[in-house]
Amino acid sequence: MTITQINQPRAVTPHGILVELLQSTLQLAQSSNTSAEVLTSLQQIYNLAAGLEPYIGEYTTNESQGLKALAQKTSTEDWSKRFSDGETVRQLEQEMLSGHVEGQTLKMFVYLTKAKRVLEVGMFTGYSALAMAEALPDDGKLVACEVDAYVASFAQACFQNSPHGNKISVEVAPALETLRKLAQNGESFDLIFIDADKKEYIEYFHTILDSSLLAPGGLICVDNTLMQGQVYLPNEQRSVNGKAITEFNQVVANDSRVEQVILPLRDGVTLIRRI
Ligand SMILES: C[S@@+](CC[C@H](N)C(=O)[O-])C[C@H]1O[C@@H](n2cnc3c(N)ncnc32)[C@H](O)[C@@H]1O
Repeated sequence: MTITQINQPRAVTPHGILVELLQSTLQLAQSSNTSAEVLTSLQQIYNLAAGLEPYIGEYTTNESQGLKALAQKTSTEDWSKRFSDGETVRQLEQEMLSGHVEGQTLKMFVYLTKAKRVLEVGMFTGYSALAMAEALPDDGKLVACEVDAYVASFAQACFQNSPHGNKISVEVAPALETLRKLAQNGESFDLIFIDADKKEYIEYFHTILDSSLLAPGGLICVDNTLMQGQVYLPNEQRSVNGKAITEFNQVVANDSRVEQVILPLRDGVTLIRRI
């Protein structure tokens, strides 16, 4: 019998990190001289926080077989080895995959907006691309930008096992190059999902808004806009990506062409529409 090794992803969302911190605080309190009252209170706080994500997952429509297989294949890949062997251009990790609840949310947005053309900026192994493609009509199209050729073929192999995979075309190049090419060709999209290099988010946003890439009435969804909580934590606690996202959120908030809302979904998803 073959045993498939599934590595547990580490916490990469504000909520996931909060649950881990609460767990270690509770353990610390249990092993020290803490009053029963404080212990009971900490246990209640932990239960409330730790139950949220599993509950949402359980009561959200199950992912398709194609998505499940793709997520499993992603979690069993040795991404560190792929990088040290020079097969990927940068260190990728399974935590990059958006997953069940975010995938189902994006799928819902595609249905709600009746999108026929979707653009994804940053595809990785293709989870969000395939989730959105599943909601597209038969003549719908999703263009996915991905800079890494290894991960692009990994995703394309997974798409072949899905009846919706043929709606996806992959552009292997730096996303800004692809965005400029698509804009020059006069292409436009009903929904654009941004999830590539955090340091380039502002440029993606400006390239999209300064061109016709976003169709009239179109929706932009942007991932990781809470960046593990770093955007509201003190500046000293921000990584390079944390600083980039803090600046991005400010740029969007100051742009009078759009209105937006940050949803506390996974690592934060901002919805933006042109006014
Ligand atoms: C967070 S992952 C995308 C996850 C995917 N959207 C999902 O939900 O499963 C980011 C991806 O963007 C790609 N990427 C990073 N910089 C890029 C760039 N400048 N142009 C295109 N892709 C880029 C990375 O190689 C990586 O695969």
